[in-house]
Amino acid sequence: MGVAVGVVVVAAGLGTRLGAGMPKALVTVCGEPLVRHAVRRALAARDVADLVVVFPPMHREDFEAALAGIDGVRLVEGGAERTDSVAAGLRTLSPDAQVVLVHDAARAFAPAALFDTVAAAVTAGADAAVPGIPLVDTVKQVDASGVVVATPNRASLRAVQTPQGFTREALERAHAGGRHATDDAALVEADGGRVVVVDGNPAALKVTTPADLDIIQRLCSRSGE
Ligand SMILES: Nc1ccn([C@@H]2O[C@H](COP(=O)(O)OP(=O)(O)OP(=O)(O)O)[C@@H](O)[C@H]2O)c(=O)n1
Ligand SMILES: C[C@](O)(CO)[C@H](O)COP(=O)(O)O
Repeated sequence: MGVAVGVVVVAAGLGTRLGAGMPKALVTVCGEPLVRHAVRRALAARDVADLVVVFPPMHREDFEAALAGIDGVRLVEGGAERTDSVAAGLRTLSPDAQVVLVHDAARAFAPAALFDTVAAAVTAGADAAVPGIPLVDTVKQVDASGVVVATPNRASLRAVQTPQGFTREALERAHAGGRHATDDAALVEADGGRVVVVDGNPAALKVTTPADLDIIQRLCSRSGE
């Protein structure tokens, strides 16, 4: 057994952009809710000592049903923003977990090997590690009126995914200030922490819109699950 890993799967969003009429994590793909796919893959990763799923208040029973029969998963109520949900899960993680992986249930098909790669980068000495994919589009920075102010060099940019990994100390410090960001690594960066990027995986695509759901459905059917 290596360093004990704790996993926080955030699933407390409402899925407004998907518009499925239910929290996104409960949407079924290949016969299972997204959150169940995400949890199964996370539990297949190495050295996982504790795993918590953060769910939207009012949906406890739905999430209990979605995760029925999977041992060792705890449920915690989420907050108004993703950052609040991560903080809620982190507060309940076993003190044994010295590396923490934060994962979006919406990236339900991220393979167990990606969790292992991210955790390994943290145990190798980084404060945080994130999976990243080179961009295929040119990116423009715009001002409030939509006028382009810069074209950053694409070669230096990465689109980052989850699971994102942290030393427990770095993640707790990052959340202690009550700041919010679109990902947890940004909070660690703001603290001056060293965040490294490892190779991302196309299967860790985030289901955000109906078009993403179509892609994930196809990917899942092709893999024979
Ligand atoms: N208050 C929130 C908001 C988001 N999330 C989780 O964070 C991940 C990424 O968020 P996003 O894709 O934005 O999900 P939703 O908030 O559900 O989507 P939308 O913004 O379209 O409502 C998802 O697994 C989502 O469940 C969460 O746990 N708590
Ligand atoms: C954490 C994340 O998935 C990294 O790309 C992303 O920032 C979540 O953004 P969302 O708007 O909450 O889906």
